[in-house]
Amino acid sequence: MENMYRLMAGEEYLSDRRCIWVNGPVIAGAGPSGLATAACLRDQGVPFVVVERSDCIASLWQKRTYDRLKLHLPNKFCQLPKMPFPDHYPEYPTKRQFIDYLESYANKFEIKPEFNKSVVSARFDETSGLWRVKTTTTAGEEMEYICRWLVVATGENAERVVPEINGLKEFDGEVVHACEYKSGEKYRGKRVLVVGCGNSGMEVSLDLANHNAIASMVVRSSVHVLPREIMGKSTFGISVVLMKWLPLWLVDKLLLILSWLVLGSLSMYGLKRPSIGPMELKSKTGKTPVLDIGALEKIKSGEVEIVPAIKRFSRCHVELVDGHKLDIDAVVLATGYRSNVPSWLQESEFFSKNGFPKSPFPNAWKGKSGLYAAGFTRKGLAGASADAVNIAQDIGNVWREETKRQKMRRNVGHRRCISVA
Ligand SMILES: Cc1cc2nc3c(=O)[nH]c(=O)nc-3n(C[C@H](O)[C@H](O)[C@H](O)COP(=O)(O)OP(=O)(O)OC[C@H]3O[C@@H](n4cnc5c(N)ncnc54)[C@H](O)[C@@H]3O)c2cc1C
Ligand SMILES: NC(=O)C1=CN([C@@H]2O[C@H](COP(=O)(O)OP(=O)(O)OC[C@H]3O[C@@H](n4cnc5c(N)ncnc54)[C@H](OP(=O)(O)O)[C@@H]3O)[C@@H](O)[C@H]2O)C=CC1
Ligand SMILES: O=C(O)C(=O)Cc1c[nH]c2ccccc12
Repeated sequence: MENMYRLMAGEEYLSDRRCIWVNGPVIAGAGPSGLATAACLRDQGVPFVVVERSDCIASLWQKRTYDRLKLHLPNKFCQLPKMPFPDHYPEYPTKRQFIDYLESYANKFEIKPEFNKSVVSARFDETSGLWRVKTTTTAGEEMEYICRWLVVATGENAERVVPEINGLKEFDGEVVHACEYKSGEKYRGKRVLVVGCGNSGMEVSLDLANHNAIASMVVRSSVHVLPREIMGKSTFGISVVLMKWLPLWLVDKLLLILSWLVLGSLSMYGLKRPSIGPMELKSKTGKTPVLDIGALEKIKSGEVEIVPAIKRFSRCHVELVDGHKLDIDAVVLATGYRSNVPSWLQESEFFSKNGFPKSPFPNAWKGKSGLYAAGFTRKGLAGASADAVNIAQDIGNVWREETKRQKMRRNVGHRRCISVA
């Protein structure tokens, strides 16, 4: 059914190839959230079109992550609906294994996204009650999709955040964002400043240390570091179980006690904890706690040095707020990501200015007038899967009703259906 757009003769949306009527939802983004939504729709027989700005599925995973990346939540929290990971997959699949899984997922559910098409605007046309979704290719070729439903699946991490830091433009060495960092191999023997101490900053620092680079990591405020496992059990899994029974603040207290038993106090290494607990902070602000997979050992041994906030850069060194100056050869900005929804979605009721739905989980997946959001609940892949199931169910119900009605009308009246491959 994919690539099959029914152009209903007699309706005003019949147009040339640049303007396409989609008899089902348009899904913006072919990452895990878009794929999961498409698979659940396929399962219900609802046709859809997926538009993706990149030339492959899961571009975050394929193009914007480093080599050593593994899922850091156990696999049961990361598999998408209707297709488990293969039995032989480890508890924490590698990036390659996760991408292979997503490729077979897309194949199984016959999801063939329209690649190299960036959504540049989407607005709901009140008069017709339809969404108008405009895309463009890098060559400037424009297309407009017209549909009843729009599923936003462009991700919480669509664009890199590059902060303005004094003097950074004057710095002579290489500056990359974590999304461009692949491996520490080329930094061997070099002095590298890693800016940011989230999961990216920690893992890049660890990778640099493993490649005998001299890494310093900027911690400008505070950070929660938790062990990935406590007594052989996943910390995330433990917190999911605890959250079923206990209030969030108590779960956090227990997590912090357990973490202290496993990791000890971290303040002597320059790692101060936020005043809000890790899970409460994640659900309120989206800031993910670091799940340690070895960086802490490197920090404790001094192979990764923790430094305070940056005052300014100059040609070959960086000055810190405590007055220290470090000679450095390169900078990795592990300064995070943001949603790009405000740059293209002309809507302000459901989505807020920061590109996330205004209402928190569990109401973050459905807006008005056929607008949906998949993967914006700050709950990782498990959140994306839950959204996909809800969205497909919701659209499926209406689609089946409408299709039934249309069929009845067609039997009575006179309509022609043209399929475009
Ligand atoms: C390094 C890293 C590791 C992570 N590890 C885990 C983990 O182990 N477990 C976990 O649960 N979560 C993890 N996450 C969270 C992460 O958000 C999810 O893994 C997942 O990729 C989210 O899927 P998504 O489809 O919502 O977004 P994405 O994977 O970002 O996919 C969105 C897609 O939309 C496309 N797109 C964006 N804008 C447009 C546009 N305007 N038009 C068309 N297409 C567009 C993008 O090219 C992309 O392909 C990790 C995140 C990062 C950054
Ligand atoms: N293995 C895995 O599964 C991995 C998962 N991820 C996930 O990807 C998402 C993004 O993570 P990540 O890329 O680490 O981004 P985060 O948003 O989690 O972290 C950004 C970091 O950059 C710091 N920062 C921002 N601006 C500045 C500045 N001007 N000066 C100094 N520090 C600054 C922040 O500090 P402050 O807090 O003070 O603002 C923070 O420490 C998260 O959800 C994470 O869990 C990432 C890597 C690996
Ligand atoms: O890795 C991420 O960014 C995720 O979003 C996964 C995730 C969701 N909730 C969490 C709580 C603690 C650690 C990771 C996650």
